[in-house]
Amino acid sequence: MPLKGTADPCAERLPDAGSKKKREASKTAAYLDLAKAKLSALVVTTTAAGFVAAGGPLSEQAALAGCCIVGTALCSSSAAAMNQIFEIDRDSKMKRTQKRPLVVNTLSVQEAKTAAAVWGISGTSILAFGTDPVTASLGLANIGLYAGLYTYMKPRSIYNTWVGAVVGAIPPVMGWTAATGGSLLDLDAMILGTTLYLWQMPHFFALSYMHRVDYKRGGFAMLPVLESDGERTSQVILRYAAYLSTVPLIATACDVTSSMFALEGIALNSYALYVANNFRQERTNANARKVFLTSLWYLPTWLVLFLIHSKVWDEEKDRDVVRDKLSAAIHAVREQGKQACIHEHVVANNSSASGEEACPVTLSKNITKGVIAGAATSTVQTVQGAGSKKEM
Ligand SMILES: CC(C)=CCC/C(C)=C/CC/C(C)=C/COP(=O)(O)OP(=O)(O)O
Repeated sequence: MPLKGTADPCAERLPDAGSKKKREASKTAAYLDLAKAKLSALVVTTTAAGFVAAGGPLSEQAALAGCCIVGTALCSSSAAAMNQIFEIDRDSKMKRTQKRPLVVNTLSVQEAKTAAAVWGISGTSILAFGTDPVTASLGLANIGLYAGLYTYMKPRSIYNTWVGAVVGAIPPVMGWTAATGGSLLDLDAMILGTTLYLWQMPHFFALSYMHRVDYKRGGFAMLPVLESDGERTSQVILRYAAYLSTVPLIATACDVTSSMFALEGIALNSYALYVANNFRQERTNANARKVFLTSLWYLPTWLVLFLIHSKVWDEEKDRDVVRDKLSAAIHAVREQGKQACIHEHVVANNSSASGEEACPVTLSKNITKGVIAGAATSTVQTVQGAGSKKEM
């Protein structure tokens, strides 16, 4: 034991628990940055929306939903890590990105490569074994599209944003395919994917306009960097906001959603068009910022409205009503059977005892068969009715 007032010679060599914790926390934060955690969270939200849109409440298909969400999150993280490995130099020149873990060395390139490989392999495996081959292939292809083609194009062609928009459009489709066992060419999935594709144009062009000086420093070929006055940027933003405004109308016309979605879509898109038009008239950072901020709440609002008014969900509601009626009917018949049994027991034994113990709640075989057959018929009729309503 060291004497009072003298320093412990071993103290310096012993790891200080506080600083060890801090190091671990900053390493965790570095891995989250490597995975572009906020972007990946947005990606996963759109995937979950695709899953729920297919009529699968997350809680009722927990294992499938879990595999879809975790698998997509890992694939997205892997793609983000690869993108940062390729862009260390450019990221170091931009204010927006100069604190990224590979720039400030909180992670080594080797650590980033290992994380990208582990996340990519585990993500695609979870999708392959936990969902279906279509969803897994989309996940794998999207890693290639983002880390490969999009990242390659960023410093070389303004069309990188159009390719990046495809990357962002795929995750909601993955949610849909996972929930439907790999059904890719459904109208609902196409509407979700198209919306995500179109939405990214005002979102990313407004962002790259606000950061155009930064993007120029990094050497990225973004449209606002290659023109001095934002003329084309504002045109593209307005054009895509206009395309986007047609989607709720198309969804309603195709009977994918109820007409309320068209009405609410008109209100939502009128505001989006208004801010896009303001930026078109007056190309200032403040107006670009309004377009960007609008895009941030536009997407979750759109997704919630789409889910609320989706016809798939109407069918689900129909099925829920049938299920509730069914259990009420079964309960009533059980009670009737039980009461009849008690009555017989009391009469047969000529007693005033309740007869409760002699009459379990189980039904006679014939009554049970009758109820189940009736229930099955009415469920089939309801489902068929919902199907033909959709085909109309
Ligand atoms: C399943 C799977 C693989 C999903 C991937 C989804 C994904 C990563 C979408 C991102 C879309 C996109 C173009 C973002 C901008 O990245 P950026 O590189 O321009 O951003 P930065 O400037 O911040 O680096």
